[in-house]
This record gives sequence, structure tokens and C-alpha cells, in this order.
Amino acid sequence: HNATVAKAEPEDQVDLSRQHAFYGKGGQAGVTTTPQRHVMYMTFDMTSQNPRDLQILLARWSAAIAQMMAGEIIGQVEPVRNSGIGMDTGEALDLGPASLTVTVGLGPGIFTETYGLADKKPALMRELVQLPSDNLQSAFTGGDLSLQACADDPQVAYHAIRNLARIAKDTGAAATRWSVLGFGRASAGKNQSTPRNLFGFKDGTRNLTEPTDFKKFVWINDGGPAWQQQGTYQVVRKIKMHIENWDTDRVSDQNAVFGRHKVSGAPLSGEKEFDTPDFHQKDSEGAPVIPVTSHISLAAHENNQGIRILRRSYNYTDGINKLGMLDAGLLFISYQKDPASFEALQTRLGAADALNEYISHIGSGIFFVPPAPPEGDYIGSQLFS
Ligand SMILES: C=CC1=C(C)c2cc3[nH]c(cc4nc(cc5[nH]c(cc1n2)c(C)c5CCC(=O)O)C(CCC(=O)O)=C4C)c(C)c3C=C
Ligand SMILES: [Fe+2]
Repeated sequence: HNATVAKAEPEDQVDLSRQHAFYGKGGQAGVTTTPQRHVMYMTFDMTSQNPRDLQILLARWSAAIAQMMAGEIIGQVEPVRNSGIGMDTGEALDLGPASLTVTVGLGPGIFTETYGLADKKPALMRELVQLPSDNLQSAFTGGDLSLQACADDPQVAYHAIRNLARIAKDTGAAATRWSVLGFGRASAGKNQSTPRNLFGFKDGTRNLTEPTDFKKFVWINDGGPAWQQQGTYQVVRKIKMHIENWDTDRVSDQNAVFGRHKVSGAPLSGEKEFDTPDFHQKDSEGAPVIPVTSHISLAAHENNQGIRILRRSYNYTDGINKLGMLDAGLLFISYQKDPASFEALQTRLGAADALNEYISHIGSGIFFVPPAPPEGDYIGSQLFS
């Protein structure tokens, strides 16, 4: 079963010398970018009430991200002065750019009077509504700022976040809130083979991959304030997966939970992974072949007034819990031009998904992702003019 590896597309091969552009005209890198293999995700709380500190932080973050995405250090690792402290912590030296992208998000707490930004709040920015089956813990929820660092080498992603957290502390602007280190991209981009989540199922088969769909469902182009155009909303959910329970379940039942076959990824109504699911197909007893409570039946755009979102999730593990059980799951990240799209899907999933027996939404966040800055500028600069 090594066939997929042997005939991998270039998008599937790791080339650690590959790099992405930070500056540009469209949206930030790391949203519609072909998913890299690893993520280090972190949110921050503002520790300063001064808008100047926020501005300086966004400017310093932007400059540092641009350098790191190019595979450069962000300052001396070994200072010339004998007693000097290093600027760059050094652990990514010689590792290459590794397709690093760092995507910056602004949380609801940024668009407030505290920073003189209440009137700059993007039209659809707000806290997510409470959703059915939510089991959110404050230790994995919220944040004023988010950083999603993705790379094909986990150390490159970690180095980026570590150095950006250092800058946040250094400026006195923000402090770390929660973070997740994720692996094994659980989503697929164009020409990428579909990876598997920790339940062993192919995840990302019917994800968005076409520029026309990105335009329609992901990037904001509503004719509103110029600085928000080509922005998007990031929703993040830390979803624990009850692995031991799942592993004792019959595979036929697992297939019914997702509405797909485990090995091939084909919908239960078809034979091949990319066959379009037929939600009307009935078995000999007249029951839908793809159960109505299956994950794909509840999430598919055909059954949700055409709603679609871009998923960019990663598997994660936090080791084992106090009972010695595997503590792992999915760092679900989605991008959409309207956070209500996520809410609409999760309202249905949270209420009826057969998968709910095996998962628990324990963390959550929502962030506005401003467009990429042009060369020489920084993310969110237009907030301060
Ligand atoms: C609210 C949005 C979604 C959450 C939360 C979510 C959690 C979640 N999903 C899987 C595994 C799979 N999801 C699949 C498809 C799928 N999931 C969503 C949305 C959410 N999933 C959508 C919109 C879709 C596409 C539905 C369709 O159009 O058919 C699949 C099938 C393969 C695929 O198309 O990607 C799997 C497998 C897990 C394990 C999980 C939480 C832990
Ligand atoms: Fe899903």
C-alpha cells in the first residue's frame, strides 16, 4: 500500500528549500497555501492597554515572519559582544525555509475602545455563539491574537512561534494563552493526496481547493473597508478524540459514523474516494446508504444550503491523561468569509453527528485574518491610520 507515496505529486513531496512569500496583494499565506505537514498554533492575550504597543507588536511580528519565511534568522544567534544575548534563538539554523507560513489573526478583544479600534471592527467579527455539545475549557479557549505557523519541519514551525512569543513578551504587548503542536496535516490541498486523521479515515476529500471556491467562500470581497478585503475569518477548535473507545468499535460502524469507507475513503454510496456522495441512495430496506446522522451527511453543502468552508486541520497529541489514556485529537482550523458558516455546520453536527460519541470540543477561538501587507508594510497597519 505504498502506491500513493511512490506516485506522489510534487505538492506531496517535502522540499525543505521551498519558501512562500509573506508580502503580497491578496490574503495572508497559510490559508489557501497547500497544507504543510506540521503546525504550531498559539494564541495570546494582550497585556498592554496601549494601542502603540499593539501597533509595535504587529510591526515587529510582520518583519520577523517575513525573515523566517525566507529561511533567514531574525537577528544574531551569537552576538559579537561577549556578554550579549542572542536575538534569534538559533534552533532553525540550517533547516531551510521548509515552506514556513505564519498567519496572524486578530481576536474580538482587539476591536474595542481599549485600543481605539471599536469602529474598525470587521462587520462579522464577534464571539462564536455557544454550540451544541460544546465542552470548552478556558485553558484552550479564546485569545486576542493568534499565530498559526505551518511548515514541513516541526522545528521550523516551533522556532517561529517561540521567537514571536519572545517578541510579544519583549514589547510588553502580549502574553501566551494556549497552544497546540499538530502533525500529519488532516486536510488536503490541490494535487495533494488525502491524509488521515487519528481515527484512520481520509480527511479532506471534499475540501475546497479551487481559486473560484476560495473567492466564493473564503476571501472577503464585500466592498467594505479596503483593509478588510482579501481578509478572512479563522475558526479554531481543539477537538479531543476518544481514541480507545473508537478503537474498540467495529469498522462497519466506524464507516457508518463518517458515511465513508475507512480504507478507500469512498462514500458508502460509491466505490472511489472522489465519487460524489449520493445522499438519496437507499438500501434494500429503504434506509439511506449514507446514514442521515453520519458526519458527511450532516456537513455536506448539498444538505446545508450550499454552505462550504475551507478546512486546514492537524492531528495533535498531548501525551496521555491521568488515567493513562491517549490524550489526542484534531486541531480543527477553518477559514470562511462569514463565521456564521462554521456555526451553521457545527449547530447541526453538535446536535446529531454520530461522531459526537467519540469526540469532544474542548477549545475554541475566532480571529479576523487581515490581508497580507504589501512589501515594507505590516499586518493590520491600516487599523492605526
Ligand atoms: C463544523 C465543521 C466541522 C467540524 C467541527 C468537523 C470535525 C471533524 N471532522 C472529522 C473528520 C472528517 N470530516 C469529513 C468531512 C467534512 N467535515 C466537515 C466539517 C467539520 N468537521 C465538512 C464540511 C466536511 C465535508 C463534507 C462533505 O462535503 O462531504 C470527513 C470526510 C472526508 C472529507 O471530505 O474531508 C472526515 C473523515 C473529524 C475526525 C472531526 C473532529 C474531530
Ligand atoms: Fe469533518
